[in-house]
Amino acid sequence: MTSLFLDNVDQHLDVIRRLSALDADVQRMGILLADTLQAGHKLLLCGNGGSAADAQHMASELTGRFIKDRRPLAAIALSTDSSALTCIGNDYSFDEVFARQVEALARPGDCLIGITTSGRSANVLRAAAAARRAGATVAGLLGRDGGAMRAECDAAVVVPSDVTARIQEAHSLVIHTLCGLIEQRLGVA
Ligand SMILES: O=C(CO)[C@@H](O)[C@H](O)[C@H](O)[C@H](O)COP(=O)(O)O
Ligand SMILES: [Zn+2]
Repeated sequence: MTSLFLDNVDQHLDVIRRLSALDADVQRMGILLADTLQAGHKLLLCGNGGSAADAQHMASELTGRFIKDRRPLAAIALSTDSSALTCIGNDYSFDEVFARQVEALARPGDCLIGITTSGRSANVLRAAAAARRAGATVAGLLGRDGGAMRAECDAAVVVPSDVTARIQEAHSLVIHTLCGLIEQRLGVA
């Protein structure tokens, strides 16, 4: 009898092993994020569904704690304010829910982290464009071929898989690594 769980474990391990090839991309993104925070700027994160959860997870590692006690670091997930999401979604469009928050909050030197497994979510793409207009940089945690988001990013990690769940699992590992790199580079780990 086949086991869905064992199949998923195999798929997961295969994707995770292939992440080794992305070491330089992860390092580059870690440096971008750490230098953004070191310079007194902030991180804005966004994504849909499971990636919304990833965005708030990463923000909490930074404002709260990851490994060591240290000063809180400036990071905010744009997917957590249900009033903003419903107001902007209702009065403008769902494609604008992150872009309008970016327009309101992003300042030159900040960094938008867009998390999208397809690289094609319109609201994340619009947030990236809004970040550029604000003078912020753009980092992307992506999957598949990176989609249209890849070209919008100063730093991108594109997980080599076509399965949304496996890409999200890999994003969790990358997110924890980025938090570790940030703490290392800021001299707090
Ligand atoms: O968590 C899952 C599937 O594992 C879903 O909630 C998934 O995140 C949603 O379908 C998202 O809308 C997918 O968006 P994206 O990753 O393509 O930007
Ligand atoms: Zn999921």
